[in-house]
Amino acid sequence: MTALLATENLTMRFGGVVAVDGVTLSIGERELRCLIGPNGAGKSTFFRCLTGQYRPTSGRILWRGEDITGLQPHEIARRGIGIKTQVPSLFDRLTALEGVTLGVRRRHGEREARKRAMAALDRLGIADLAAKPVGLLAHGQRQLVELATVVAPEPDLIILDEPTAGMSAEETAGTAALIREMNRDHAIVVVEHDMQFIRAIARTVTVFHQGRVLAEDSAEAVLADPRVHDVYLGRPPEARQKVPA
Ligand SMILES: Nc1ncnc2c1ncn2[C@@H]1O[C@H](COP(=O)(O)OP(=O)(O)OP(=O)(O)O)[C@@H](O)[C@H]1O
Repeated sequence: MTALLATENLTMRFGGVVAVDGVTLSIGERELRCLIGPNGAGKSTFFRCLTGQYRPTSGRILWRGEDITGLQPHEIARRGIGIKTQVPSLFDRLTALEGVTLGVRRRHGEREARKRAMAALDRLGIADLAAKPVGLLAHGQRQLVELATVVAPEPDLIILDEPTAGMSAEETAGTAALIREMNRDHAIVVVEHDMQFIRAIARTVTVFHQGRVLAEDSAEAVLADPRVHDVYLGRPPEARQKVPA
Protein backbone atom coordinates (compact mmCIF):
# COMPACT_ATOMS: atom_id res chain seq x y z
CA MET A 1 0.00 0.00 0.00
CA THR A 2 1.26 3.51 -0.80
CA ALA A 3 2.32 5.42 2.29
CA LEU A 4 0.65 8.70 3.07
CA LEU A 5 4.03 10.38 3.50
CA ALA A 6 7.43 8.83 2.86
CA THR A 7 11.02 9.99 2.70
CA GLU A 8 13.69 8.20 0.68
CA ASN A 9 17.31 8.76 1.66
CA LEU A 10 16.52 12.31 2.68
CA THR A 11 19.71 14.28 3.25
CA MET A 12 20.31 17.89 4.23
CA ARG A 13 23.79 19.36 4.46
CA PHE A 14 24.85 22.76 5.71
CA GLY A 15 28.38 23.11 4.37
CA GLY A 16 30.29 20.31 6.04
CA VAL A 17 27.50 19.50 8.54
CA VAL A 18 25.21 16.63 7.57
CA ALA A 19 22.13 17.55 9.64
CA VAL A 20 19.90 14.84 8.08
CA ASP A 21 21.75 11.86 6.73
CA GLY A 22 19.88 9.48 4.42
CA VAL A 23 16.60 9.19 6.35
CA THR A 24 14.07 6.75 4.93
CA LEU A 25 10.76 6.50 6.73
CA SER A 26 7.13 5.99 5.98
CA ILE A 27 3.95 7.29 7.61
CA GLY A 28 0.68 5.42 7.01
CA GLU A 29 -2.92 6.70 6.88
CA ARG A 30 -4.20 7.64 10.36
CA GLU A 31 -0.81 6.93 11.88
CA LEU A 32 0.49 8.83 14.90
CA ARG A 33 4.26 9.01 14.76
CA CYS A 34 6.61 10.70 17.19
CA LEU A 35 10.07 11.81 16.08
CA ILE A 36 12.44 12.21 18.99
CA GLY A 37 16.16 12.61 19.53
CA PRO A 38 18.66 14.58 21.58
CA ASN A 39 19.70 18.17 20.80
CA GLY A 40 21.29 18.43 17.37
CA ALA A 41 19.94 15.05 16.19
CA GLY A 42 18.44 16.61 13.06
CA LYS A 43 14.73 16.66 14.00
CA SER A 44 14.11 20.33 13.22
CA THR A 45 15.99 20.13 9.95
CA PHE A 46 14.00 17.03 8.95
CA PHE A 47 10.78 18.85 9.94
CA ARG A 48 11.76 21.87 7.82
CA CYS A 49 12.45 19.63 4.82
CA LEU A 50 9.00 18.03 5.18
CA THR A 51 7.26 21.38 5.44
CA GLY A 52 9.07 22.95 2.48
CA GLN A 53 11.08 25.44 4.54
CA TYR A 54 14.30 23.72 3.39
CA ARG A 55 15.00 22.15 0.05
CA PRO A 56 16.84 18.90 0.86
CA THR A 57 20.31 18.38 -0.60
CA SER A 58 19.31 14.94 -1.88
CA GLY A 59 16.67 12.25 -1.47
CA ARG A 60 12.92 12.48 -1.99
CA ILE A 61 9.71 13.27 -0.11
CA LEU A 62 6.62 11.47 -1.39
CA TRP A 63 3.02 12.39 -0.62
CA ARG A 64 0.68 9.54 -1.56
CA GLY A 65 3.40 8.49 -4.00
CA GLU A 66 3.76 11.94 -5.59
CA ASP A 67 7.20 13.52 -5.41
CA ILE A 68 6.79 16.76 -3.43
CA THR A 69 10.50 17.35 -2.75
CA GLY A 70 11.38 21.02 -2.85
CA LEU A 71 7.78 22.32 -3.09
CA GLN A 72 7.00 25.60 -1.35
CA PRO A 73 5.19 25.46 2.05
CA HIS A 74 1.89 26.74 0.57
CA GLU A 75 1.99 24.05 -2.15
CA ILE A 76 2.54 21.41 0.52
CA ALA A 77 -0.32 22.83 2.63
CA ARG A 78 -2.60 22.73 -0.41
CA ARG A 79 -2.10 18.97 -0.64
CA GLY A 80 -3.74 18.52 2.74
CA ILE A 81 -0.79 18.75 5.10
CA GLY A 82 -1.32 20.97 8.15
CA ILE A 83 1.79 22.32 9.81
CA LYS A 84 2.38 23.81 13.24
CA THR A 85 5.80 25.33 13.72
CA GLN A 86 7.07 26.83 16.97
CA VAL A 87 6.66 30.31 15.52
CA PRO A 88 3.34 31.88 16.57
CA SER A 89 1.06 32.40 13.56
CA LEU A 90 -1.82 34.24 15.23
CA PHE A 91 -2.29 37.99 15.53
CA ASP A 92 -2.50 39.16 19.14
CA ARG A 93 -5.33 41.61 18.50
CA LEU A 94 -7.71 39.10 16.90
CA THR A 95 -9.92 36.90 19.05
CA ALA A 96 -9.22 33.17 19.02
CA LEU A 97 -12.25 32.61 16.78
CA GLU A 98 -11.23 35.36 14.33
CA GLY A 99 -7.67 34.01 14.17
CA VAL A 100 -8.75 30.43 13.46
CA THR A 101 -11.39 31.62 10.97
CA LEU A 102 -8.73 33.55 9.02
CA GLY A 103 -6.86 30.30 8.33
CA VAL A 104 -10.00 28.56 6.98
CA ARG A 105 -11.06 31.57 4.87
CA ARG A 106 -8.61 30.57 2.12
CA ARG A 107 -10.84 27.64 1.27
CA HIS A 108 -14.33 28.61 2.45
CA GLY A 109 -16.67 31.58 2.63
CA GLU A 110 -16.87 33.64 5.84
CA ARG A 111 -19.87 31.85 7.33
CA GLU A 112 -18.62 28.33 6.67
CA ALA A 113 -15.09 29.30 7.80
CA ARG A 114 -16.47 30.63 11.10
CA LYS A 115 -18.48 27.46 11.60
CA ARG A 116 -15.45 25.26 10.99
CA ALA A 117 -13.25 27.43 13.20
CA MET A 118 -15.76 27.20 16.05
CA ALA A 119 -15.97 23.43 15.59
CA ALA A 120 -12.15 23.19 15.83
CA LEU A 121 -12.07 25.26 19.03
CA ASP A 122 -14.81 23.09 20.44
CA ARG A 123 -12.96 19.92 19.50
CA LEU A 124 -9.88 21.10 21.34
CA GLY A 125 -11.98 21.91 24.41
CA ILE A 126 -11.39 25.67 24.18
CA ALA A 127 -14.73 26.96 22.87
CA ASP A 128 -14.81 29.26 25.92
CA LEU A 129 -11.76 31.11 24.57
CA ALA A 130 -13.46 32.00 21.26
CA ALA A 131 -14.13 35.65 22.10
CA LYS A 132 -10.81 36.29 23.88
CA PRO A 133 -8.05 38.28 22.16
CA VAL A 134 -5.15 35.92 21.46
CA GLY A 135 -2.68 38.37 23.03
CA LEU A 136 -4.37 37.94 26.42
CA LEU A 137 -4.17 34.14 26.48
CA ALA A 138 -1.77 32.14 28.66
CA HIS A 139 1.01 30.32 26.75
CA GLY A 140 -0.65 26.89 26.95
CA GLN A 141 -4.04 28.28 25.83
CA ARG A 142 -2.43 30.08 22.92
CA GLN A 143 -0.74 26.85 21.82
CA LEU A 144 -4.14 25.16 21.75
CA VAL A 145 -5.59 27.95 19.61
CA GLU A 146 -2.60 27.58 17.26
CA LEU A 147 -3.42 23.86 17.12
CA ALA A 148 -7.03 24.73 16.25
CA THR A 149 -5.82 26.73 13.22
CA VAL A 150 -4.05 23.61 11.96
CA VAL A 151 -7.01 21.27 12.59
CA ALA A 152 -9.77 23.56 11.27
CA PRO A 153 -9.05 23.06 7.52
CA GLU A 154 -9.31 19.26 8.14
CA PRO A 155 -5.89 18.24 6.76
CA ASP A 156 -5.11 14.56 6.04
CA LEU A 157 -1.79 14.86 7.85
CA ILE A 158 -0.74 17.17 10.65
CA ILE A 159 2.93 17.83 11.37
CA LEU A 160 3.70 19.42 14.73
CA ASP A 161 7.03 20.79 15.92
CA GLU A 162 7.37 20.48 19.70
CA PRO A 163 3.73 21.20 20.51
CA THR A 164 4.37 21.03 24.25
CA ALA A 165 7.35 23.42 24.34
CA GLY A 166 7.00 25.71 27.36
CA MET A 167 3.99 23.83 28.74
CA SER A 168 3.50 22.64 32.32
CA ALA A 169 3.41 18.89 33.05
CA GLU A 170 -0.37 19.09 33.28
CA GLU A 171 -0.70 20.93 29.98
CA THR A 172 1.70 18.46 28.34
CA ALA A 173 -0.45 15.51 29.46
CA GLY A 174 -3.59 17.33 28.24
CA THR A 175 -2.00 18.07 24.86
CA ALA A 176 -0.92 14.43 24.48
CA ALA A 177 -4.52 13.33 25.12
CA LEU A 178 -5.77 15.88 22.58
CA ILE A 179 -3.32 14.73 19.94
CA ARG A 180 -4.47 11.15 20.46
CA GLU A 181 -8.04 12.33 20.00
CA MET A 182 -7.13 14.29 16.86
CA ASN A 183 -5.48 11.14 15.54
CA ARG A 184 -8.93 9.54 15.14
CA ASP A 185 -9.40 11.68 12.02
CA HIS A 186 -5.89 12.75 10.99
CA ALA A 187 -2.49 11.14 10.56
CA ILE A 188 -0.06 13.03 12.82
CA VAL A 189 3.71 13.41 12.94
CA VAL A 190 4.99 15.02 16.13
CA VAL A 191 8.54 16.20 16.63
CA GLU A 192 9.17 16.25 20.39
CA HIS A 193 11.89 15.68 22.87
CA ASP A 194 9.76 15.59 25.99
CA MET A 195 9.85 11.98 27.22
CA GLN A 196 6.78 12.48 29.39
CA PHE A 197 4.88 13.37 26.25
CA ILE A 198 6.20 10.27 24.43
CA ARG A 199 5.02 8.10 27.33
CA ALA A 200 1.58 9.69 27.28
CA ILE A 201 1.25 9.34 23.50
CA ALA A 202 2.47 5.71 23.44
CA ARG A 203 2.56 5.16 19.68
CA THR A 204 5.31 4.40 17.15
CA VAL A 205 8.44 6.40 17.83
CA THR A 206 11.34 7.13 15.46
CA VAL A 207 14.54 8.11 17.25
CA PHE A 208 16.99 10.40 15.45
CA HIS A 209 20.65 10.53 16.33
CA GLN A 210 23.34 12.39 14.37
CA GLY A 211 20.98 12.87 11.45
CA ARG A 212 20.09 9.19 11.13
CA VAL A 213 17.35 6.90 12.37
CA LEU A 214 18.73 5.14 15.45
CA ALA A 215 15.58 3.19 16.34
CA GLU A 216 11.96 2.87 15.29
CA ASP A 217 9.58 0.97 17.51
CA SER A 218 6.69 1.22 19.97
CA ALA A 219 7.10 3.93 22.63
CA GLU A 220 7.50 1.20 25.25
CA ALA A 221 10.32 -0.54 23.37
CA VAL A 222 12.07 2.74 22.54
CA LEU A 223 11.91 3.95 26.14
CA ALA A 224 13.45 0.65 27.27
CA ASP A 225 16.18 0.71 24.59
CA PRO A 226 19.61 1.26 26.20
CA ARG A 227 20.90 2.86 22.98
CA VAL A 228 18.20 5.52 23.28
CA HIS A 229 19.11 6.18 26.91
CA ASP A 230 22.74 6.39 25.90
CA VAL A 231 22.21 9.08 23.28
CA TYR A 232 19.73 11.02 25.41
CA LEU A 233 21.49 10.92 28.72
CA GLY A 234 24.96 9.75 27.85
CA ARG A 235 24.58 6.77 30.16
CA PRO A 236 22.28 3.75 30.61
CA PRO A 237 19.25 4.10 32.93
CA GLU A 238 20.58 1.69 35.55
CA ALA A 239 23.73 3.80 35.96
CA ARG A 240 21.61 6.73 37.05
CA GLN A 241 20.18 4.78 39.95
CA LYS A 242 23.50 3.63 41.32
CA VAL A 243 24.46 5.33 44.52
CA PRO A 244 28.22 5.59 45.08
CA ALA A 245 29.38 3.38 47.98
N1 LIG B 1 20.95 26.49 9.33
C1 LIG B 1 21.96 25.70 9.75
N2 LIG B 1 23.23 25.93 9.39
C2 LIG B 1 24.24 25.13 9.81
N3 LIG B 1 24.07 24.06 10.60
C3 LIG B 1 22.81 23.79 11.01
C4 LIG B 1 21.68 24.58 10.61
N4 LIG B 1 20.56 24.07 11.17
C5 LIG B 1 20.96 23.01 11.88
N5 LIG B 1 22.30 22.83 11.79
C6 LIG B 1 23.10 21.76 12.41
O1 LIG B 1 22.50 20.54 12.03
C7 LIG B 1 22.47 19.62 13.12
C8 LIG B 1 21.04 19.21 13.40
O2 LIG B 1 20.34 20.33 13.95
P1 LIG B 1 18.77 20.32 14.24
O3 LIG B 1 18.42 21.69 14.73
O4 LIG B 1 18.06 19.82 13.06
O5 LIG B 1 18.67 19.27 15.42
P2 LIG B 1 17.46 19.02 16.42
O6 LIG B 1 17.38 17.54 16.62
O7 LIG B 1 16.25 19.72 15.96
O8 LIG B 1 17.98 19.69 17.76
P3 LIG B 1 17.12 20.49 18.89
O9 LIG B 1 16.35 19.46 19.66
O10 LIG B 1 18.20 21.13 19.72
O11 LIG B 1 16.25 21.49 18.19
C9 LIG B 1 23.17 20.31 14.27
O12 LIG B 1 24.53 19.93 14.25
C10 LIG B 1 23.03 21.78 13.93
O13 LIG B 1 24.08 22.53 14.49
